[in-house]
Formats: sequence, structure tokens, C-alpha cells
Amino acid sequence: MTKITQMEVLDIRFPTSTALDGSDAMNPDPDYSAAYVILHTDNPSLAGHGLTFTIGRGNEICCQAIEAMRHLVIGLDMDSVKASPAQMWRKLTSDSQLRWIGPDKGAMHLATGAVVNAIWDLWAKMEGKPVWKLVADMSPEQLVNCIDFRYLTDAITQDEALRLLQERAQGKAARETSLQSEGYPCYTTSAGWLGYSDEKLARLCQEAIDQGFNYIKLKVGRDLEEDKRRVRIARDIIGPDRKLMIDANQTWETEQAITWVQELAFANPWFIEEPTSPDDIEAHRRIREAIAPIQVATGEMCQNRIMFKQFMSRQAIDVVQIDACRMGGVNEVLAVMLLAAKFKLAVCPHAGGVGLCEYVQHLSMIDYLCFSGTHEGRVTEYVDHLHEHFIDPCVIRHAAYMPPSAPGFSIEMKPESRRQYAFRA
Ligand SMILES: C[C@H](O)[C@@H](O)CC(=O)C(=O)O
Ligand SMILES: [Mg+2]
Repeated sequence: MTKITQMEVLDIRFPTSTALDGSDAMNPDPDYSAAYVILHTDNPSLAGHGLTFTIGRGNEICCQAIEAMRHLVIGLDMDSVKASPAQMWRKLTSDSQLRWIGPDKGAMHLATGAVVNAIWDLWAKMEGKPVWKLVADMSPEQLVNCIDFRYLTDAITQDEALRLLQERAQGKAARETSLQSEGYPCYTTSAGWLGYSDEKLARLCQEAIDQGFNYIKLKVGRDLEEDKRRVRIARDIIGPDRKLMIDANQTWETEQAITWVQELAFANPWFIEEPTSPDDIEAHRRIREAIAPIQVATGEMCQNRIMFKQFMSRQAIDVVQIDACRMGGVNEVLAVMLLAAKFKLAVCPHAGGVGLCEYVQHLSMIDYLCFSGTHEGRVTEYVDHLHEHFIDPCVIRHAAYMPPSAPGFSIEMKPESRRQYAFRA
């Protein structure tokens, strides 16, 4: 029996805004930051690590929200987590007083993401497996037992989920073999941050294709003429066959989104990401209808499975961009991947942030092995920042994430990086 005995919370911030890495139309000066949690156990050599991503100010609020969950975490027995992961998740999201400042949204839910992911990191370390493998080795029944179906049963019941997962379990071993040799395909956003000059954009697009990337994402939405120039530069360099994606980070009104995207249609974007408010399902639906065949993507700020359910069932999006810690961690991400499988939509996780690439590689591999059964038309984000701070950083080969082999969630930061980038107000 392993018990969680102590919780450490750290406010870690990297000054990425100085070089405008990560900049976009809504977030011109992001400092990639982590509200970081370590769950110590009664075994001194075993601890779970997790983080939730923010872009600077406000990171301290997420740290406080994690602190507020202390009474839910200390004393947690890992045998009970293994016996019913969904019940663990229900317990962590159901404190009646904390729930009042959610529910399932905002700083409290970001904090839940950090804590739940740390529990999964701990569990995977206990089993000696990376998280993707821990989940991939589960039976369909065990996987269903990880998902809290509350508020989902009008879209999918447990019985239906079980049937779907049983069907998808066929061919899992062959998919795992292909994953080990080829990895999971990814795209890069590193060329396209909005603060970069045209020269830097051109150079980085060329470097990306030299590295084998066939999908490249650019930030748009600050100025239409500038966007036309930038997408033209990118398209000229990447050629007609590679995919170009654009991301507006929520800057537009609905009609403005439609006309702006139509103005950029000459560059043949594969999708437009976050064209408007992440909460406006009907606006996404209207935009999607108006700009087809250009696809609509969203999710990095989609707060929970219930919102995703509506985006999917209302046919408001084509691409489901789950984030590893915007929602309440692995359990809720599994719920959304299940919904996406039911609605036959592509999951292309968001990873623009610190540690998000390390997290989402596991999630895409789980999606491929257990839920979708394919990576056709699916590609996971990769950004080339801050990986040197992780003990087990993601490995990219030929524009694909290679499956991690170290036990855990790949999210443990080096102690010296934790010390060096600890925020001092
Ligand atoms: C502020 C972040 O860098 C954001 O621009 C990331 C993002 O939208 C993405 O990766 O997509
Ligand atoms: Mg984005």
C-alpha cells in the first residue's frame, strides 16, 4: 500500500516573452509558467509530479488552488486510486465548497489538472510504465472505470463506451508495434509565433521542412494585411502539398472570423483554430458552416468534457484540441477522447506551453491505441521550447513523437530548473 503523505507546490516561470516565443494575437507577451505539484509518499523514493500551464501572472492563483486541494490529497491511498480511478476523480472534483468556485472550470480546474496528472505520474511510476503504456495495457472494462460519466450519458453510456472500446481493442498490438517504430505524427508551431519577423518566419519554416515537418501552424489575427503577407511567405516556402494551419487565439467576432478566414483562403489553410470565444458553441457552428471546407479547431481553452460534448454534438468543430491540464487531467481527457471516437472527430492535442508536449505525447498515443484506432488526419502539436528542463523530455524523430519508455508522465522537471526558475515576486 502506498499513501500520499505530503504535497509540495511550486510557482515556476520562464521569461519566454523576452524573445516573443509563444506570442499570439491575444497573448503578445507570454511567460511560459507552471503551477507545479509534487506528491510525496510514504516511500521516500516515490513521488508523483504534475503541473498546470499558465502564461505568467495568475500562476500564483493556480498554486493557491492546488494548496486548497491539500485535504483531498493527503492520505490518499493508491490502492483505492487503482481500484476506481473514476471515483478518485469524482472525489477530487466534488468538494462541496471548492466546487462553488468551479464547477469543473477556471483556476480550480487547472489545479485539478496538475494534481490528477501527478497522481497518474505516481501510479505509472509504481507500475514501472510510461502513462501511455499503463493505459494501453488496460482492458476496455478498466478503461471505462477511469471515466466519470456524469453529464455525459445523453451522448454516450457506459455500455456503449464499453462496446466501442472492445471494438477498438482489436489491432491494438499491431498499432503499438507501429508506434514503437514510427512514433505519432506531429506538427510545429515554432515557426509561426506572431512576434517573429518575416525573416525569422521564413527561416524557421525552411528549417521545419528540412526537419521533415509536413504540417506547420501560424498565428494570425492581429492585422489582416500582415496575415496575408505571412501566410503567403509560409505557403511559398512549404509548397502546395504540406498543410498550413492558422490560429487566431479567440480574437474575432463571429462575422469577422468568417471574412478574415475567407481573405486567407488563398493560402489553403487546413484549419482555423480558436476563431472566437472558446465558450461560444453556436458561433463556432456558424463559422464552420460558412468557411467549409476549411476546418474549425478548438479546445486549448475548452474547460471541460461537457463543453466538448456540446461542440461535438452540435457539429461546431472538426478538430478536437484537448489540453492535458486545462481540464481535470487524464481522467477527463479520456472522457473527451471517448466522445471524439463516438462522434468520429480527430483529436489533435494542444501543446503550446511548457511541459505540454511532454504530457500530450502520452495522450495521443492512448487515443491511437485505445480510442480512435488511427492517426489518419490527426497530428499533435509540437513546440520547440524548454524541453531541456525535463528529466525525460519528448523525443521527436522525422516529425513524430517517439513513445517515451521511462516510467511516469515525462513531466518531472530537473531540480536545478525548479530552483532556478522559482518565481520571486
Ligand atoms: C500563449 C501560447 O503560446 C498560445 O499561443 C499557444 C497556442 O495557442 C497554441 O499552441 O496553439
Ligand atoms: Mg492555439
